[in-house]
Amino acid sequence: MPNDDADAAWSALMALARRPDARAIRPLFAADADRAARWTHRAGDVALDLSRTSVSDDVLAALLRLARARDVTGFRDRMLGGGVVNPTEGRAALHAAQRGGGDAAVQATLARMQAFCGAVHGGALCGATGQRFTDVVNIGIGGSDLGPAMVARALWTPAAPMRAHYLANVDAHAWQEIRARLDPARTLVLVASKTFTTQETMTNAALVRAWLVDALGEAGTTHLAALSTNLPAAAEFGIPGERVFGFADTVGGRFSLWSAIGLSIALALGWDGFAALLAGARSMDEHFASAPPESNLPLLLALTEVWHVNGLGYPARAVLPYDERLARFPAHLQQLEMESLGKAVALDGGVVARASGPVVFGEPGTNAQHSFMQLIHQGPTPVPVDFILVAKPDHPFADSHRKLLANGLAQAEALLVGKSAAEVRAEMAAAGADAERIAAIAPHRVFTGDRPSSVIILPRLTPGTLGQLVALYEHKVACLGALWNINPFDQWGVELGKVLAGGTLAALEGRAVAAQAATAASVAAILRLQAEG
Ligand SMILES: O=P(O)(O)OC[C@H]1O[C@H](O)[C@H](O)[C@@H](O)[C@@H]1O
Repeated sequence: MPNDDADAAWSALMALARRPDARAIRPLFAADADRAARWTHRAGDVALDLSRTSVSDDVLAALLRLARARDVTGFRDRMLGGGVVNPTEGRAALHAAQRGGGDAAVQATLARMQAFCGAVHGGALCGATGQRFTDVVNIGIGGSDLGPAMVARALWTPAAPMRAHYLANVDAHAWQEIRARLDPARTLVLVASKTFTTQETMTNAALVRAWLVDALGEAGTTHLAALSTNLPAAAEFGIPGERVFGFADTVGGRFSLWSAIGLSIALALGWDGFAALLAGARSMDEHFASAPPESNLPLLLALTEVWHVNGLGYPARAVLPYDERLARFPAHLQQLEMESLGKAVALDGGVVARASGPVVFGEPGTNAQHSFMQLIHQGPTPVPVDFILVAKPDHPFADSHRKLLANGLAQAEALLVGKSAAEVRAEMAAAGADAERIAAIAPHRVFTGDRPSSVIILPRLTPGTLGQLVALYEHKVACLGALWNINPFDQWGVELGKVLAGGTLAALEGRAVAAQAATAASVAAILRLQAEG
């Protein structure tokens, strides 16, 4: 459907982006002593500082005009109200409802999950030999792995009730590595799959079930539970109804950690931790639903991305948590953002008129500084960065933590202020370099500056603050879907490879010849190497 207002808003935005100073950030600080404060927005425990971007007052006004023209708040209200916002699959997107609002089915599932955790932790539910469960293995991939694995990695401490292990890859090296740490008699196994048909997960589930039965006999199968929307398939796999935790197909995989898919989190951290995670996310939902656009954190994060991707043509973004516990947070966002927004077809079936979801990648700081940050500082195309800092650590080593935070803030500052050729030359001269060396080396040591970053500061990493952080990014993704007129809740792009894998498997088993020439050649090369023994 033509949207003249949106076209006009896009034109106005792109006109601002064509101004020669559109990328400049330093002059915005020079012109406004209050910029850092004025561009820092808060919701609950999250402080989002957008001052180190070239979003100025007039750019923000143009972005907010676009948000109005694209009716982002209408989309938000339809999503939170249970409307069909995923039209290609004819579904609502009800992940926020899983966080324990008023929905009776959600409350019933949460109550069952809580009772199960209580029984496992209290020893009422034990393994086949009567021993208590000390370890839980979550078998799942994509959204049935990344969210729970990220949260458990972030919040687990040695005082937690159980250890959690995440088996995703069909590469059985992964299972071998995890298996070495486990005693089958004390291991609970969750088969986590929305569809209960995913090849990798079902293959791993069969391996792990065989391991349980080998060690414990048929009684070993009582260690299995299932998290799925496909109750018949879970039953067919041999998991009785009382150990199947369902959820609705209106919860997308990458948004599913809040549903039964989060059971490994609750088992590993304890129910109170999981409940606090949900409550944190709920508080971000409330902010998203009610804060005005100009102070609405998810919307502001989305609009900043539009400026970077569409206005300035930056095709990637890095996520750098300066907190080792958030090591898997970039991986979670990779799926959340790229599976949601990596689309070139608009909702009306036409071609998306402009760039959409950027490449998202990241690593914890400071490690990232010693690997890919070179490109972000001096590569030809700026890469906006999200820095995530946590003010107070949960360890007693204050000096280490100060160094960690100092590095994070220094990276953001280096990207912003840069270092001019004149500065480099003066510095080299002061250090005694001769004119010839200065001329040769100085260009290599220049930093352009004016490279954007967003800085998010949390007071502490807790279930509550992590819940807020994850929900912030989820709602940012929803806003971008509305702004770009794409469906952020489907993922048709993962299908073709899955289907073709059936044919390549037949070729590798020697049952067929691959039709595509390069695939056939690769299969032949692998079969030759395997035959050499
Ligand atoms: O939970 P499952 O049905 O096993 O799906 C696991 C994952 O695989 C799919 O291919 C999708 O790309 C993901 O969105 C999903 O999370």
